[in-house]
Parts: sequence; C-alpha cells; structure tokens
Amino acid sequence: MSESQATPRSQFTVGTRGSALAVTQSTATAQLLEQASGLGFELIQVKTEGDIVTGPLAQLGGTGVFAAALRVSLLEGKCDLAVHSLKDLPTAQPEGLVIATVPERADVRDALCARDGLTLDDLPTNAKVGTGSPRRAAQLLAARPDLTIVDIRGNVPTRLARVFGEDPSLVDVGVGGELRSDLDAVVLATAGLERLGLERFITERLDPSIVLPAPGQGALAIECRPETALNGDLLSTALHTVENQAARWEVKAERALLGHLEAGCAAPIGALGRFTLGSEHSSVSVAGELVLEAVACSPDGSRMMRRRAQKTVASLADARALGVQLATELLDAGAADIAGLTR
Ligand SMILES: NCc1[nH]cc(CCC(=O)O)c1CC(=O)O
Repeated sequence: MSESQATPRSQFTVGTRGSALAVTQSTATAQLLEQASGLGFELIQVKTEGDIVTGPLAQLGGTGVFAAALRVSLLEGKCDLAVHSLKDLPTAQPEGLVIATVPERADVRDALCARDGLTLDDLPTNAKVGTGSPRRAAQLLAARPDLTIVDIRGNVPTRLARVFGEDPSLVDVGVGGELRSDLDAVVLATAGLERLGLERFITERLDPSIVLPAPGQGALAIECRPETALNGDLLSTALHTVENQAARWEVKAERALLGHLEAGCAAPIGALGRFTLGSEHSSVSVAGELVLEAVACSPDGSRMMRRRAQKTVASLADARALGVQLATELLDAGAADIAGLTR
C-alpha cells in the first residue's frame, strides 16, 4: 500500500554465519545499534558451506569465502546488514556494498592459551603449539625456534580443546565428539576469545613487539548496501554513531599495506596501526598521530623484516597513504622474497 511506503522501517535484519563467534559478534553489534537507535534487529543465519560458495561467489569474497555468501545475501536484499571480522575480509571492496561502520576495536593481540598457565618463555623445549596461521607460526618460531608448530583448523572452541580437552565450558560452546588434548598450547585472537567469554584460557597476551597481529585483527565491519548507510534515516544515523574513527583509520592503514603487498589473509604478514588523537578538531574528523608497524616473515621464522612508519593524519586517505608508504618500503627492502609473496 502507498501508506506503508511512507512509514519508515523500524525493523532490520542482520545476516550472520552460524559459528558461535559469528553469532556472538552479530548479536553484540545488533544490540549496539539497537541502543543507539531504538530500532529492532533480527539475526538471519546465512549458510556459507558447500555448493553456494563456488564460482562467482568465491570471487566476491576473494579468499574470504565466508564473507562471500553473506555478501550475496546483502546484494540480493535478503538482509540489511552483515557483521564481519575485518581480518577475514579481502582488501578489495566489492561493488554495490560498503563498510558502513567500523565499531570500537577490541584487544588486537594474539593470545597464547597454554596448559598449566605457561607463558611463551615457560613452554618446554620443543613444545607443540597449534596454529593454522603462517603469520603466527613464523613469529612464534622467530621468538622460540625450538617450538614444534602444529597446523590446526576449526573454530575457536575446537582449537582450545586441543589443549584443554574436555573442559566443560568448551563442551558448552559446541565442542563435541572425541576430545583429545595433544598440544601444549594454541594461539588465537584475544578478541575472539573475549567475545566468546573464553578469555580464562589465555595464559599470555602476546606483545605486538613479539607477535604483530593480522591486519584488521580485533576489529569488526558492518557492511551494507550503500543506500542503507546514506539515506539519512534512523538506521544510517545509528551506523554513524557506532563508528569509531581511530579503529577505521588504523584498519585502513593496515589493509592498505596488505593490499599493496598483494598479500592475502594467509600471508606471513603482520601489521598494526595505532592512532592517537591530536588536538586539532574539524567538523568531520579529528587529526592525530598514526603509527604503523608491519612485519614480513619467512614461514620458518628465520627471516623477519620489521618496519615502522609514523605520520600526522587528518583523513582516511592519509591513513591509506601511510599503509602504501610502509608497504613500498618493505617491498623495496625485499619483503616479497622473504614472505614468499608471488608477484
Ligand atoms: N580467522 C578466524 C578468525 N577471524 C576473527 C577471529 C577473531 C576475532 C578478531 O580477530 O577480530 C578469528 C579467530 C582467531 O583468529 O583466533
């Protein structure tokens, strides 16, 4: 009816993957938006496995096959918003979708979750440490060349079970089947563990001077069709309210660096931007200092190239430029060869 056209919508849908982490992140983000707007949000689970993630879908998500199905749902209008872990998103933004909001960032550090409260220094010689990430593996080996890195897959609780076995709190969050503890430690993102309420398994938050996190780690992205973010209604206002400029600029620099290196999310590249507010204000944004650190590693950790750049930034474009600048410095110094980037 023409009447319903005139009534602004007050109910919106958030597409989410089915994993505990995805549902938790989507729920928390929906609550944040609800508080900012008084609008209602409903979660819609989008299947991301199997036959839907093939052909053009895989291209949409690039290496981020998980993002791909969610993005198709957005483009088809089956949901209004999607919440992604930023570090899982390919650096190229697909046409027809925008990252409307980067909310405040959680702890960026990687977390060692070890048996018996052990820290990285305490782990016994040749201890078995599980990670599926070449970036984590390389930096762990650089700090502790004696470690045995075990390639592991699966969701967060399943990985923890490789160390903590049948801990009941892991069974609660969906670990099933046979639970064997065969590793001394695993390394996971602090942010994911905290969001799942599993931070009690952390025995050391690894300092970025030892392990630089993945570009985008600890940050979320709320993605939508451009008109959703721009139409000036209550939802677009809420999306704007939840935005965190520091997080947006940090992540922009990190991802510009990754993009310029033409490295995917599986490359042994770490990067961390840290923004501190300056005193000069403008109506749209606030200038400040952006420090960007990055590391390119050989997969066995024997070669590491670490670089740092710093700039006063007053715009997203400035943040991006810092990322490109540091990537260029790394490439000029031979990072592609060290990290095995095919160029
Ligand atoms: N690759 C999986 C993934 N994607 C985002 C997170 C954690 C949350 C975050 O970093 O924002 C994780 C798990 C992990 O790396 O331990």
